Amino acid sequence: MAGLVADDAVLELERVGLAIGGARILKEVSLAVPAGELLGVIGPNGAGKTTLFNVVSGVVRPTEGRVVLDGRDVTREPVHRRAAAGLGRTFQTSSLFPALTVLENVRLAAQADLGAAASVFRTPRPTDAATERARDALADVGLADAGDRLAGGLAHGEKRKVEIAMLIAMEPRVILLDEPMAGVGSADVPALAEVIRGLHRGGRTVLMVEHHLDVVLGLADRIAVMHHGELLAVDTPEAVMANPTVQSAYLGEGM
Ligand SMILES: Nc1ncnc2c1ncn2[C@@H]1O[C@H](COP(=O)(O)OP(=O)(O)OP(=O)(O)O)[C@@H](O)[C@H]1O
Repeated sequence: MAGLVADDAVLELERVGLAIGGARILKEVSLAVPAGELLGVIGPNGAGKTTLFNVVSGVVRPTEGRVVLDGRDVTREPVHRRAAAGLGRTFQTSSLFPALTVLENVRLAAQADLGAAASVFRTPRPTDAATERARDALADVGLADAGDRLAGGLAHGEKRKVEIAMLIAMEPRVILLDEPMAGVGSADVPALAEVIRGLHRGGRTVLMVEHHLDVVLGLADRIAVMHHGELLAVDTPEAVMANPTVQSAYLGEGM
């Protein structure tokens, strides 16, 4: 298992636990993610994968342990502070503004990072820097020509790509992808997997919860296996799939 302290770790979890009522949702999860790694997070339904992402991104505060981002303890920091510190996340449901164009959506993300937060009353004036970042990010996900389309009219797989472009435009240190393939038609899965591979090739650190095992095993450097709130194993895809404890955890539960 990964050690508690790694010199090149951009994200570390140290004995993270979460108890809600009498239930222990996460139990002593320790993990160090080195810069540039793509870590797949798998496990049966209810294993605690989304909760783990919630703890990392600050949506939920753990009852035990520490979350360390770039060497800084962020355990008590709220979501927006962690985002500002370089933590980017997609959710299982779409977070796009459907009535805005693709470029406008991505530009808002760039502007947020560049310090011009949108308000309910006023959309900040687009700057050249934000527009350039948004165009670059759209090119990165293969949607350079889609900038003028309305986000609401996109196919599901395209929406996922735009969400990833929004993350890229915010230049995060660590990216959390929560089931990026959810709801995406099987014909669109390979193209989306390529976009995620591209994120990784660009040197970004990515954690990805994904039920499509073939996809995650094909993309990840290492796989973390969750089961009943515990981290069963963290290893290469081959070693994890050959691990008897992992195999028995999945038996009868489905993947
Ligand atoms: N706020 C909460 N209060 C009580 N129980 C919770 C809460 N949040 C999560 N749980 C429970 O914690 C467990 C882990 O849930 P979580 O959604 O993290 O699992 P998961 O591995 O992401 O599952 P799935 O693959 O189905 O999305 C589940 O049993 C869930 O019911």
